[in-house]
Amino acid sequence: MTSPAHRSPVPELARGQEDCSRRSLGRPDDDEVPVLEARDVHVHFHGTDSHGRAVTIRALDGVDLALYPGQISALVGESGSGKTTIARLFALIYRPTSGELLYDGTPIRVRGGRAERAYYRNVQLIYQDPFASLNGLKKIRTIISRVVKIHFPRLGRAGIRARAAELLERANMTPTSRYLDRYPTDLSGGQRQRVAIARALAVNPKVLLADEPTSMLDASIRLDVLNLLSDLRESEKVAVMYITHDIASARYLSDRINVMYGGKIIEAGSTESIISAPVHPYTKLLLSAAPDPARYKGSGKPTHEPIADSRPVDNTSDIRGCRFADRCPVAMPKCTSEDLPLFRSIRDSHTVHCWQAEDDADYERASSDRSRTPTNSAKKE
Ligand SMILES: Nc1ncnc2c1ncn2[C@@H]1O[C@H](COP(=O)(O)OP(=O)(O)OP(=O)(O)O)[C@@H](O)[C@H]1O
Repeated sequence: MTSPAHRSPVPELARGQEDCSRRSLGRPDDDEVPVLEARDVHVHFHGTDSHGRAVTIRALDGVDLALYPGQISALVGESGSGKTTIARLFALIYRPTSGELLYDGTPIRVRGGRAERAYYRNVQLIYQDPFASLNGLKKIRTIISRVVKIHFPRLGRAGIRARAAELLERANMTPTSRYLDRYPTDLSGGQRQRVAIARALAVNPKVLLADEPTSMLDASIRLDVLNLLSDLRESEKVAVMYITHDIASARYLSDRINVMYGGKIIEAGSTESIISAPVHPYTKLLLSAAPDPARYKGSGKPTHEPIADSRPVDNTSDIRGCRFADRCPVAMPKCTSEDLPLFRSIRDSHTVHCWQAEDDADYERASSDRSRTPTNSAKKE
């Protein structure tokens, strides 16, 4: 892996920094276009409550998120906060109830045909369970070659073979001859996840949506897969959305952290800023329950301290204000009686949906003009 110091464009941060993220700090104030973007996206599902009554599940409740080439953005939050819904939205498995998705700055309106195939090629999903996502009856060579053949039919047989080997090499599975003629069942979970990543790379994607890619792996190999994603950010300039429950692994890997609660990104900023100066009480709670990243780094094993009072969030009621208020240690009456504003740091791209920022001199209320409001994920520095 390239050393973090080499990666970081911010020398003061590079010195002594142990994690592998680049810690982008600034505001998204130039004109780099995100490769993938969600603007004020809501996703509602129809469901039933415990009494069998029809309810509306607000899986996403006004999400702004932008992914940039060569940047890893983590989505962190507890179960049910809406992380997978965002991945499925970007993978076009779900459609927004309202709001807009953009690819390379253009609204996504694909409805089958070439445009949809091109989109699926550029935006690849990596699943939690590498075993379920690979056909256990096919050799690794066949699994990867099949994708290459579909997308690059002119390569010819020798070209396809060479490309399959090259992709395994990019996923650090060397010597490739050791793996090409084996079956997924012959491999460890970590090796299978590497094959899944190699297959995703076969189409030269611009975005990888990695939905808890290490949660089903042994602790000892989680770090290998995180480091591979980190390397791909550099070598392929791919945009990675990394979904996790574990803020320590987000700290280790990502440039940006987006904290989700109840279908909203309640706080977002550079990894450095979220870790060193969190504002939202929920982010503080997550951090206080997280393991020390140095321990994570040493063993590859995150330790999950349960968060006290981890009641599942009620995302079925149409509330005013903050869904975290009933768990919040510093809640005020206006948290549930007034609309929740977005506050933005005057120094960098840190944003937070919480009244705690109102009296903080480093924060100002974000403009309500969405066309001028940068989204929740800053471009890389
Ligand atoms: N297809 C669906 N139909 C109905 N409700 C859904 C559907 N998909 C998600 N939900 C609901 O939307 C909310 C957000 O779910 P989502 O899976 O996105 O959360 P998550 O943060 O990814 O959770 P986890 O970490 O457990 O995967 C939850 O209340 C979930 O029950």
